[in-house]
Amino acid sequence: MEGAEEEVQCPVCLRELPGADINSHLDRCLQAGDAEAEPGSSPPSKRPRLAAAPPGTQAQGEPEEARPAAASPRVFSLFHKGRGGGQSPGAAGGRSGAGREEAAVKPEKGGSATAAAGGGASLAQKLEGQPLAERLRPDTLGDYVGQERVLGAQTLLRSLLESHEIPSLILWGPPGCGKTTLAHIIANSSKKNGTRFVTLSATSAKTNDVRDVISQAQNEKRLFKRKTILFIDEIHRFNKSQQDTFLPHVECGTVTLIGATTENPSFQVNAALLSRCRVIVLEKLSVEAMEAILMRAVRSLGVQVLGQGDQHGSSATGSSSESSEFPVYIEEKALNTLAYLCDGDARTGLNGLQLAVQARLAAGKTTPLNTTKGGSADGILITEEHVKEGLQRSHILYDRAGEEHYNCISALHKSMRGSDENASLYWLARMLEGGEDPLYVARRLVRFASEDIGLADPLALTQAVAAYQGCHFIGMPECEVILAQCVVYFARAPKSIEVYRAYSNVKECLRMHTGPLPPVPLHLRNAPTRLMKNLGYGKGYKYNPMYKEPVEQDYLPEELKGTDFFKERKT
Ligand SMILES: Nc1ncnc2c1ncn2[C@@H]1O[C@H](COP(=O)(O)OP(=O)(O)OP(=O)(O)O)[C@@H](O)[C@H]1O
Ligand SMILES: [Zn+2]
Repeated sequence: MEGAEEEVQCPVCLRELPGADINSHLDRCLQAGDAEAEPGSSPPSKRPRLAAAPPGTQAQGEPEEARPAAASPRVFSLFHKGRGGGQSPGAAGGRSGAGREEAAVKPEKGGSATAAAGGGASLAQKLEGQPLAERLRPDTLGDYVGQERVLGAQTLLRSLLESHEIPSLILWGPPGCGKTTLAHIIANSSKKNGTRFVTLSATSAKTNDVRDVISQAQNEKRLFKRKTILFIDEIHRFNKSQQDTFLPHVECGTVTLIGATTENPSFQVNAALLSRCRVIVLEKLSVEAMEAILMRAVRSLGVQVLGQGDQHGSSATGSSSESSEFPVYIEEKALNTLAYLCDGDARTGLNGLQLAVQARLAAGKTTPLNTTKGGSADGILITEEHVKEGLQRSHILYDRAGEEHYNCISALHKSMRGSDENASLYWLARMLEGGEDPLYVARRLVRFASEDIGLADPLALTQAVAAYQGCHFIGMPECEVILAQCVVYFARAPKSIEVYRAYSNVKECLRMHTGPLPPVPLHLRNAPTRLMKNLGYGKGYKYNPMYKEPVEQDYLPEELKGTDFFKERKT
């Protein structure tokens, strides 16, 4: 027997406790829960608060050994939990790891970006700790840039948000377009009526974690009539059976689900689940939207923007970088370039900005700058080049729309053609690591299969199409190995341009033809009507299967008789 003291389960955090302790525990437990609903009023704590912690995790002030696996608190977190900083800016771009779902409301934040940057801190200090992108994550729809199509004035989502009626949602959009941010905003707006907000990352959470969240939500609903919103990042990573775990609970309203995915949900998300959620399609942020986000960041850092062409400060906020030794300037052009290069991914853009500024501060080189009054002053200047360097250093720079994109795909094509499997893999990785769309590469492989391998290995085309579909099904990063396999297959395959060249010859022949094109020989024409027959259509045609011997018959127009497109042309 376990002894006289019976264990009971706390209805809030689901921990098993001795019956005698339950009342005092419950007081603490509820307090922690309330505190979490009102982040400003609670003392800052690095520890996950009770409601944020997985069942079985200790409450504050309880014995250390009550805490199970150290890893589990990373799986769960509430949005209003301090991140605790410490993430290096270099890691900021990473989309893996349990840290990212622990997105937090900035503790020091007073609502606006400028306040978030912290008044007196030096620029270098402002850039330490939490990545800029995280720190500038908007809390309100007012600061949320772009996405007017789904969030504009007359939209359904907007009115639902304003009436605090949050339906289950799937937010679908490319990386860094604001899916997580939108979930934060929803969380903030529904905090007022006591709704709990729990977040899980599909990359690290297990089915059991999901069950725990659900049973806790059931308790909260039953005992305290509190609603729970469950945010699941990268929901496409959950397998179908994990997705099924939610289904009845989304349906009966125990939890409101907000899922985020970069993959087309109609392929990746369980159809039954999908039918219970509204799918919100977020778009890649436009260059203009990116510029607005970057401008806000620059302002919050107290960096001044130098207008195009002229070399003077465009804003009068000369004191904003008071704590740095020298004022920091950024060329307007550098901002434009950054907005363009980050390809609608705000995280990439903000990281790039952060790295560029940090690198310039570290270098400490000043440039004499002309000020508005014609005088000159020393300042640290960030140019377009610095921004590009910043992106490159973090391996982000890969100009998906520009030259790099074409250079790399061309290098890949030529390496495969040259049967250099090493180089082929290198160029593939350059593109994928740079964020290239895997389907773009896959499409090129399909072309290569026919253009360069052709009938030397007709299976190559099958491989390429299969690779394309495989990539389509599973997306990055898992699909990278599919492409790698196909690329190496192609590098090693025998090559033949026979068909490709012959077809080019035919096209060339057509292009060079002057005058009307030769008619289709009568004997090759079909004669479905009597009139056509009378006109001589089909006359003299020899139906091959009727002949034992090879048939002598012309299939080319008279004037092309004897032309062999497969013979190499000298042009
Ligand atoms: N629409 C937006 N308005 C303002 N800032 C934005 C917007 N979208 C993204 N950001 C900024 O970019 C950062 C990253 O965005 P967020 O985490 O919302 O992207 P995501 O779409 O969830 O990307 P991922 O698919 O990579 O998780 C945010 O912290 C925020 O600073
Ligand atoms: Zn409890």
